[in-house]
Amino acid sequence: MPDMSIPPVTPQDFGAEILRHLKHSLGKDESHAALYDWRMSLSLALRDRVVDPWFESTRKTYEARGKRVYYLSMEFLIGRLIEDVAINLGMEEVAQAALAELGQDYAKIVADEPDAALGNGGLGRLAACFMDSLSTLGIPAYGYGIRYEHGLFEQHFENGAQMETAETWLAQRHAWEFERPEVSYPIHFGGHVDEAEGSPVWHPEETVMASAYDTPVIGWQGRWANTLRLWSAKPITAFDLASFNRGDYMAASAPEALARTISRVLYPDDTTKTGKELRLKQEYFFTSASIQDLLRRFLSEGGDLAELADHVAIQLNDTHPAIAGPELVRLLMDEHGLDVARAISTARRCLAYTNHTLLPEALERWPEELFQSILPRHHRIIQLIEAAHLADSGSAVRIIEHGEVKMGELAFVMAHKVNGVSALHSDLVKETVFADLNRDYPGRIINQTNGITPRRWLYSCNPPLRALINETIGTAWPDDLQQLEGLSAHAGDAAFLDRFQAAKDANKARLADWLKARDGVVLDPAAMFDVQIKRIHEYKRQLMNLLETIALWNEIRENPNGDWTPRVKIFGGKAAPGYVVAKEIIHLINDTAKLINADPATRDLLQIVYPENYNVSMAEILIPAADLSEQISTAGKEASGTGNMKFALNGAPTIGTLDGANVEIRECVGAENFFLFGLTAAEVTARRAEPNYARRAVEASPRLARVLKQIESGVFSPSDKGRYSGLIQGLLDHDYFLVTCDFDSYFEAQRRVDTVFADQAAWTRMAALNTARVGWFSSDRTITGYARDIWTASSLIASRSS
Ligand SMILES: CCc1ccc([C@H](C)CC(=O)N[C@@H]2O[C@H](CO)[C@@H](O)[C@H](O)[C@H]2O)cc1
Repeated sequence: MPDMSIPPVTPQDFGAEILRHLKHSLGKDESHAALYDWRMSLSLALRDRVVDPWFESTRKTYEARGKRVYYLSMEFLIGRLIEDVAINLGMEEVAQAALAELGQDYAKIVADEPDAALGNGGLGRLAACFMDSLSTLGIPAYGYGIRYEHGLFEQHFENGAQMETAETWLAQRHAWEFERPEVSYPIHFGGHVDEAEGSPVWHPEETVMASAYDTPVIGWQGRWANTLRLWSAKPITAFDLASFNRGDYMAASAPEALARTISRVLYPDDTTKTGKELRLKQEYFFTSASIQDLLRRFLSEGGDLAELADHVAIQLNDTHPAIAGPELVRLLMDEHGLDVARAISTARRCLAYTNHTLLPEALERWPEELFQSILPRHHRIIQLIEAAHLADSGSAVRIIEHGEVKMGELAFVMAHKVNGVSALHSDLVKETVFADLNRDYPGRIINQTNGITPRRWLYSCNPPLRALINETIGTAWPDDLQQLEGLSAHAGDAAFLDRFQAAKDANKARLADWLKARDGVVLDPAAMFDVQIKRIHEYKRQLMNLLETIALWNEIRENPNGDWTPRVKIFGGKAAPGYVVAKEIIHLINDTAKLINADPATRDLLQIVYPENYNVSMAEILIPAADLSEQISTAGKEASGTGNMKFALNGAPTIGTLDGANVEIRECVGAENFFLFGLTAAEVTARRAEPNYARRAVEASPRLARVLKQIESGVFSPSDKGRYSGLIQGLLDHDYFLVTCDFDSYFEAQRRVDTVFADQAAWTRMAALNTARVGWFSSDRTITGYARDIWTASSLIASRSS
C-alpha cells in the first residue's frame, strides 16, 4: 500500500471515532441508531481525517505565494462521497472492518448516501473528475459553483413515459460540507447606471447575499486537499417583521423565498439554452461571488493587481460563467480604478474558456434587452470590450449582434486560451463555431482531450478488476494510469484472461442481483450486456440502437434456431423535461421492451432493460458489468464523451463512430479492438447536402423499412397505434442526425460484435487490451495538460515529479 501522510488507524480506533460521532454528533446510542445515523457517523469520522491535510494544503499554498486555479462551473456532478473519501485516504478496508466489528454493513451504509446530483451530464461530471485530479496532483485550486437545494430531477416511468419529481439531497444533513456564514458577498441585479460623475455608478434594484459552503476535496493517498466552494443565495433581510405583524405572512417571508429562488434548483437542460431570466441570474450570482472571493483572497495576501495573472488562473467551464470577464473588468475599473485597457488585459491573462459543444441550440445568446435590464453595468462594459477587440485585432466578429449578447464570442475574446475537449472537437471548433475568431486570434484555440478519474471509475467501482491489476502490475497505477499498459503483456495468457473474465462475470452477477432487488428484473449473466447510458438526445442516437434491437428481434423470430448471441440491451438516461422528442424516444424504448421481453420466442435471446433514474451511482454499477459500450453519436456531434473512456477502462470494447474521443480511444486500443461503423464527420456534412437522403436510405434498407413500418403502425403501442407516427415521419422527413444513413453499417457492426463475443477468449483478450491501453484518458493527464498549456500552475506536492 502507498505511503500515507495520514497516520494509519486500526479498525478498533476508527470504530471508536465512529461511535464518538454517533454519540456526540448524532446524539444516538448504538441500540437506537438508524442507518442514517451510522452513515452520518462514518462520514463525519472520515471527514475528520481530511481536515488536517486540508489545512496543511491551505498553509502550503499560502506560504508558496504561487498560483491558484479557480474552476468556475454551473455544475459539479459529484455523486456519492463516502467511498471516494475512504479510498483516497486509503481507509476503505479499515472502515469496512470497523463497521463489521460494530455489526454494521459498510456497503449498505454507502448505498444509503444520496447522490450529490448537481449537474446534468458530461460537463458536470468532468468538473467533478477534474477536482479529484487537481487534489491528487497537488495543484492549489478552488472549484466554484452553486449549492442547489434541488439537483437534477428524479426520473420515474409511468406506463413507460418519463415523469420528473424534485430531487431532495438536502432533505437530510449533507455531512461533507462546512457552512461559512462569514464568507458572503452582495450580488446586485437590475437598476440603472449613473454615468454623471465621470466614473459610472451602478444603482442596483435588487441585492441578494451569496453565502459559502465548503467541501474539502481530498486527493489520492490523502497528500493534498482543495476546496469546492458552493454558493447559496440568502436574503439581505431574512424576515419582514412589519408585514408579519400586519398579518401579511406571504409578504413577510417573500424576501427569503425570492432570494432562495436563485440557488433553488439546477436547470435540467443539457443542450438547449433556456433563455430564462433566472438562469442568467444564477450564472451571474455564482460568478460574481467567485470573482469577489478570489480578488479578496489575492488582496488579503498583499497582492498587487498588476501581477494578478501570475497568481490567479480562472477556467470557465463552457459559457455559463462567461460573465466572469465583464465582472472582473467591472471590479478592476469601478472598485480598483484601473483604466479599461489595463482592466481588460489583466482579466484576459487570468481567464481561459473550455467549449463543450458545437450544437447551435446550446450556444448561449441572451436577448440584449433582458441582459441590459439585469446587468446594466456589464452591458456597458461588454460594449467597451467589443470596441477594444474590434480595434486591437481588426476582427469583424461582434459580441453584441442582432439584439443578442453572444456568450461564446464574449468568453473567446476575454480568454487568453480557448480549448475543445477532444482532438476532433477542437479541430471542428476552429473550422465551425469560431472559424473567424480562430483566424483573428491564431493559436488561441488548443485541445485538451477529456479524462476521467481512475479512483472512482476503476479503483472504487470495480474491486475484482482492481485486485487482478494490483496482483499483475502492482499498486502504483491509480495515480499513474499509463502503467496499465503493463497488462498488455498478459493479454495472451489464458490464466490472466480467465481471471479478467471472472472479474467481469462477478460484476455482471452484482448488477443482476442489484436489478433483481431494485426492479424485480431478472438478467441472464451469460448474455452480452450491451449498454448505452447517457442523457437522451437525438444526436446520441438511442433511437438507432433501438431500431437495431427491433431488427435483431425480427431476425431471431424468422430464424429461431440460428446461433444467436443472447443479448441484454441496457439503456439508462434522462431527457430534459421540455425535450419532447427525447421523451418520445424513452417511451418507445419502454413500449418496445414490454413487447419484446414478453415474447416467448425470443426472450431467452433478447431482453431490453431501462432502469429508472440513471445517475452517477448507477453508472458505477452498470459500467463494470458491461460487455459492450455504445458510443454511436452522429460524427461531429459528441464533443468528446467521457462514458466511452469509463467503459473501455473497465474492459468493455466500444461499438462506435469516429466522433469525439472515440477517435483517440480507437487509436490507443487499436482498430482491431474497436467496432467502428458509420459516416465520418465530413461524410455527414456531405450526405446532409443530398436531397431526401433519409427516404433513399430507407428504400435501400428493407430491414430498416420494416422496422419503421412496425413502429409507425403501432406494433409497440397497440393501445395507441398512432403514438409514434410523428416520430417516424420526422425521421423520414428530416433525419438531421442520419440515423437512417448509418443504420445498415451499425447493424453489420453489431453482427461483427456477435461473432467475436461468441469466441470467449478473443473477446476477453480484446476487453483486456482496452483496459490496458486507455491509461492516457486519466483526468490526471488532462489536468497536467491544462496546468502546462493554460494555467502554468504547478503542483505543491514536493515528491511528485509532475
Ligand atoms: C445552456 C444549457 C446547456 C447546459 C449544459 C451544456 C453542456 C455543455 C452539455 C454537456 O454536458 N456537454 C458535454 O460535455 C462533456 C464534457 O466535456 C463532453 O464529453 C460531451 O461530449 C458533451 O456533450 C450545454 C448547454
